[in-house]
Amino acid sequence: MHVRFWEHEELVVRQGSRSGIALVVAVHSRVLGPATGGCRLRRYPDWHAAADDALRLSQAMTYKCAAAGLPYGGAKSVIALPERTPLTDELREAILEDLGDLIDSFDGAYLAGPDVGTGPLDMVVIRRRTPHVYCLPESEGGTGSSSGPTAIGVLAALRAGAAAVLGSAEVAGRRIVVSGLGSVGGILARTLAGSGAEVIVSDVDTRKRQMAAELNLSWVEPEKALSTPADIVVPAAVGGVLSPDTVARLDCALVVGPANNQLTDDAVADLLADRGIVWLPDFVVSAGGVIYTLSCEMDGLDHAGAVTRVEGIGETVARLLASSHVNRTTPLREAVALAERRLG
Ligand SMILES: NC(=O)c1ccc[n+]([C@@H]2O[C@H](COP(=O)([O-])OP(=O)(O)OC[C@H]3O[C@@H](n4cnc5c(N)ncnc54)[C@H](O)[C@@H]3O)[C@@H](O)[C@H]2O)c1
Repeated sequence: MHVRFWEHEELVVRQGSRSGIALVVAVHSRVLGPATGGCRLRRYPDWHAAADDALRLSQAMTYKCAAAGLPYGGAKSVIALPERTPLTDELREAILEDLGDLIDSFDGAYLAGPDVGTGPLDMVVIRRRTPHVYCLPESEGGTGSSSGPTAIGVLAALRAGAAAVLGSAEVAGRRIVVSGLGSVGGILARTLAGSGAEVIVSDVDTRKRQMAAELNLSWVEPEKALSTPADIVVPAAVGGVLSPDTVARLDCALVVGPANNQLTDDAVADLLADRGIVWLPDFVVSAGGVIYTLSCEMDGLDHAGAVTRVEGIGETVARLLASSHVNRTTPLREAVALAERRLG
């Protein structure tokens, strides 16, 4: 008899032989194919906290891949940098080589890419120890930064959401708040403004104010961004921004953005629905980067083929909104149900 004691397939914690740093790989599911997921490098109070993060993030990757229709499962690497250890270039390199060995021990059943705290150049160091790594720089034959494809997916979701909620996929004339003018938010703000939307931007980094001025975009202070009256709000900064408190202050019809884990709790999706605000699940909306990178680097699609797959996020969103309307439920419940149907 197969008794499921826990939900994940594997959790490996290893002290790096070169760096002495605790490395965690959590594999949530390989039901749909090899597990994929980025390498997060962050400071943690201890390895238990890093393992908790890896377990949570690897599960989210399973749902992201399944909802996107990708033949991959979910995993995550977490590098548990102690709170007071200085991250020198030498230590970073030792950590990445240690992680490369750990990733290689999965023998291709886990494919790793960048995440918060790591980027395409770090993947080059990891590749010294294992071929099972993606999102290398273009100069190394990879697809480089995933911000552009992520933004393409968000725009496809936004247009599909606007069509269902506001009656037209057209963004010209819409008032749109973009919170977080980073690599994805910057592309979104520029593209939306270029398409004739009235774009209002916000960032905790005050240097971004200059960038907003140069792009001729209106500015709102970060604490007021979510409550600014608008047609659409785009969370493009950090997670946990939609709480019972912030949802009560929203003044928009549609919330759609790339930030991961936007809800403080799944029940917040019901609060949004109660207020008549449509929230598009982040794990569906933000999948463009991983869809593009895996399509090119693992499945051998060319740029055009991979972009077509990314733009499929729009069709997924349209289907989720139609079924949530019919079933009188939230897009979050529909998205989870879609992923779970594919996971079997
Ligand atoms: N880059 C990708 O391909 C990708 C893919 C999937 C999901 N995401 C998620 O999308 C979000 C944005 O990603 P990114 O790559 O643009 O990150 P980024 O670090 O380039 O940009 C984030 C921006 O948000 C700002 N910020 C931080 N806290 C803020 C706050 N409270 N209010 C307003 N601004 C704030 C930062 O100053 C920064 O300019 C993140 O949550 C990320 O995890 C990104």
